[in-house]
Amino acid sequence: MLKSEYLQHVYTQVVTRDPDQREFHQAVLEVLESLDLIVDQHPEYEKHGIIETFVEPERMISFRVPWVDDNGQVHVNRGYRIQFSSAIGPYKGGLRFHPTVNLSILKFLGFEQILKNSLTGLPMGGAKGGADFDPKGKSDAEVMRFCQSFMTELNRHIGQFVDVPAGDIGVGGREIGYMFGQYRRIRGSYDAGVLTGKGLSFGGSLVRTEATGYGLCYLTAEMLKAMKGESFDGKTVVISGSGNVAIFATEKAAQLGGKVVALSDSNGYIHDPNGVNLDVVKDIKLGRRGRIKEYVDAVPGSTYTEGFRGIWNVPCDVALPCATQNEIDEEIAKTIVKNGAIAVAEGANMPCRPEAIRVFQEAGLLFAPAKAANAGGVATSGLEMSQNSMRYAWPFEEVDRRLKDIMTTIFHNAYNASVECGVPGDLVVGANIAGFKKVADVMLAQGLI
Ligand SMILES: NC(=O)C1=CN([C@@H]2O[C@H](COP(=O)(O)OP(=O)(O)OC[C@H]3O[C@@H](n4cnc5c(N)ncnc54)[C@H](O)[C@@H]3O)[C@@H](O)[C@H]2O)C=CC1
Ligand SMILES: O=C(O)CCC(=O)C(=O)O
Repeated sequence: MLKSEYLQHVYTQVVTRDPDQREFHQAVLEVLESLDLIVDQHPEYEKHGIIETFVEPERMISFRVPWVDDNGQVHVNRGYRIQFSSAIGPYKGGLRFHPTVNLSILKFLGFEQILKNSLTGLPMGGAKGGADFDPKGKSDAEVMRFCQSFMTELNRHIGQFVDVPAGDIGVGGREIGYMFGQYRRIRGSYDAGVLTGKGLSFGGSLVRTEATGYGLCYLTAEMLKAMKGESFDGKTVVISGSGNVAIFATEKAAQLGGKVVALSDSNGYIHDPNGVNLDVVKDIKLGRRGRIKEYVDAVPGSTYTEGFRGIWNVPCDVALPCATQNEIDEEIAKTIVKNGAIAVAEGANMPCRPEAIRVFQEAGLLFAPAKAANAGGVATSGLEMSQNSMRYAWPFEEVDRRLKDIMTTIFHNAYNASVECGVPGDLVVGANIAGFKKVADVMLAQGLI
């Protein structure tokens, strides 16, 4: 129950309108609980209907995506783009191709994206999209035909000043390349800034591939230093997932002196007490698109266990969930605390359930929420857009330095906002308030609608 009647009314309306959208309710409630601490000092939010406007997407697009498999069989998937907010810039956010994709998941992701993008300090609104298509087990030609069909519809809704999609689960460099090619063919113009995460030879930015994982570690390192006088050096790290975010978080955590001992995929997890060999993981996941269990064939002394949640039984100092939403529940959180962790930072979007976050905070662990901790990906997408506008490409070190500065600033802005709200160190509240205030002020400045 929220203290503010106004916020409770907004939340009730959200639930009543779409009773089945549980992930969306969860994301909205977390933000409203933070706003509950400040809404009394801002009567203008209620007077101008800012919060009920903020929780309703500006536009939701849904379309069919027909495609033909290698045997000539026709399949029809459903595609979406949720254009949630364009208050501070063009809609911006990833595309997810996964069989679980539905409106609830995409609305929660699009909603979080507004606040995350605001935290980066760059002029980007919030969006998310995707399809209930499963790229797993499909040939390159099938993925290409799917991406072309998806873009045949999506192209009319996007553009460098309108909406700029990028990757997410199931959408990486290969898929962005196929979609960019189709956009260019249909539109007949080389609008490089229409997608981010592109190949380096057609407008992509150095560091975008690494950015979410690297940024997660930069923010975690700053949090460890500022709040505990600690660093990654000598720490044992467990990272769930083994996709884009997990792989490059592993790389950066190791560069900063940490030892990553476990990784997972949706089937199970590997444990390597000597520290995972990332070349082997990259070969399996990025080279062959294989399963994480293949790791044990290449690395003696490592083990594989079925069931992806079991990874959290492996003791660690720093936990970085980088797979998918709602992976860590209350019981798992208690195990992580019992095993002696000092910090948890979310690389995936909303990987921890609210009860789990409460367990971490009550036990005094440092906790960095996704909208701050994984903002490095979209921040670097913003830097890709800047380079596309300039028709220029910065060197790796330049983009990496800007990414590190952005992540450090996000940590301090969230921390300072938590202090101002009277809950010092609660980065959930800090990130929500710091992200929200900027968007709300712009909505007021630009007038309603
Ligand atoms: N790619 C990016 O730049 C960004 C991604 N994220 C988030 O990071 C998370 C991971 O995304 P990526 O690494 O890009 O995707 P990916 O497609 O490269 O990898 C996804 C990983 O999660 C695992 N996974 C998927 N569903 C799972 C399930 N139900 N149970 C256990 N594991 C599962 C997969 O096996 C794979 O290892 C997602 O929550 C995504 O929204 C957040 C910010 C930016
Ligand atoms: O780079 C982007 O635009 C999107 C990144 C993303 O999907 C996310 O931050 O969850």
